[in-house]
Amino acid sequence: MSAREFESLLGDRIRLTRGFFAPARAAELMATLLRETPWLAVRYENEGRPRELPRLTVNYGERSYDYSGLVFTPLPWTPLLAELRAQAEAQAETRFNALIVQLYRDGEDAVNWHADDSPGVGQDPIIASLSFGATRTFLVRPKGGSEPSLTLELQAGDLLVMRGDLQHTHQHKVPREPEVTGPRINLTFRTLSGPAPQPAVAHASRVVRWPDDGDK
Ligand SMILES: O=C(O)CCC(=O)C(=O)O
Ligand SMILES: [Fe+2]
Repeated sequence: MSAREFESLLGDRIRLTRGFFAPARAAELMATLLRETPWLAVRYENEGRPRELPRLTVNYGERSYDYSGLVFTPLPWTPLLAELRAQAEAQAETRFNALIVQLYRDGEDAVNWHADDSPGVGQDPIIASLSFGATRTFLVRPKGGSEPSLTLELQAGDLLVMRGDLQHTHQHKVPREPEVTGPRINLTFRTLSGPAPQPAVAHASRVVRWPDDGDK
């Protein structure tokens, strides 16, 4: 299967396929994922203080995964997520065995500067990211730099693939955008190998029906 047309950025280490899913399909996937995902609010402690990740997160796949210093136990693939994985694999030209599904409930939810460089993802990971729902800004900056070198507006149906040594040289971020009122779902597919991570930080998570009981 040949890859769909994409925009090549940062020395071909980011490939952006706009409209990988057509608007109607992207909207349908947003609604289904919003409804069917058992959203988790992740609580953890930082220097003795209780914290909660500013987004809802669920892991799928065959292996536990450490992320932001937390270790997540994955759920088994659903038929829909396995189908999306196959489509992402065809475009990224690799195989994936892990998925993080994240819900940014509105523009107050975000992910801070980081690189996807957990030991489990290997030396030069290929990571495929699918976006649904509200358009959000995705920033990339060189490690050690403060100014973004790339600013993308990720729209519903877009597929972004990171590859090569990008996770060693750069960090990325989805900033808070208080003016955004709608939810966004992001799926990142990864390939994990090596020993399973051990929990580093004690945490307790809770399942959230969103938006039904988001405040409880
Ligand atoms: O939501 C996004 O577009 C990026 C998410 C991300 O960077 C991650 O899950 O590691
Ligand atoms: Fe990331």
